[in-house]
Amino acid sequence: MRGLTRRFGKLAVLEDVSFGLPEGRLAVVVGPNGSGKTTLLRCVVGADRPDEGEVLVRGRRCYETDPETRALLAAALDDIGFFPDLSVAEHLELVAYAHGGAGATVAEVIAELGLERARDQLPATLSSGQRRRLALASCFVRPRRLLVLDEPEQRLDARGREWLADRLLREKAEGTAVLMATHDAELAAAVADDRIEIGAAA
Ligand SMILES: Nc1ncnc2c1ncn2[C@@H]1O[C@H](COP(=O)(O)OP(=O)(O)OP(=O)(O)O)[C@@H](O)[C@H]1O
Repeated sequence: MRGLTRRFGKLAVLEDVSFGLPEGRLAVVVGPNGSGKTTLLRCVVGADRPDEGEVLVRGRRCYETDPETRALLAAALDDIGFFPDLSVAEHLELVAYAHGGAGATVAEVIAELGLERARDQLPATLSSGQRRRLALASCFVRPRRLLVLDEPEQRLDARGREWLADRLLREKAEGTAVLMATHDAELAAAVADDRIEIGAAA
């Protein structure tokens, strides 16, 4: 990202943020509530447009609707956007199929995320922790070179957080670049190579 600036009215949330993230490295985005972490990630995945500056992934501008961007980038920014009429397993099958199925198999990811008992449930019937697990699972059933996560530790239990740290280390080892906002200092210390610190408290 080069010179990224995002304002909402008079509020300058991001001001001239520049950063490079090589493959196989993990950068954490840290800062107080309201400092602009989610805004930064939304600009990176192309869900929001910066007022100034640009985000390039492998030299290409990043747009959410661009097929090349979508092929490279897996993101879990929130737990909405599930298909309401598809079960957990059906949702993951569809995501895997839509991206060419080069990620781990759906059965493996369901087992890894501890979603076996929820596999036939609809999203509306899941607990908040299970919804978070489904959002993360959706990233791992598809190919990815860049993984963007917004506070992935949220609502995970202690074992889930242990799993997450281990999974992120494996992502790096496989050469995936990871950009992750987090409030969890322990997780950041365990997995981060770089830190992007932004903003003062709103
Ligand atoms: N669409 C919008 N319109 C107006 N203001 C917005 C919009 N989106 C975000 N903001 C403001 O931008 C600031 C940064 O919000 P953002 O969600 O990026 O913070 P954050 O660092 O992710 O916070 P948290 O740690 O609470 O998740 C906040 O003051 C927020 O109110």
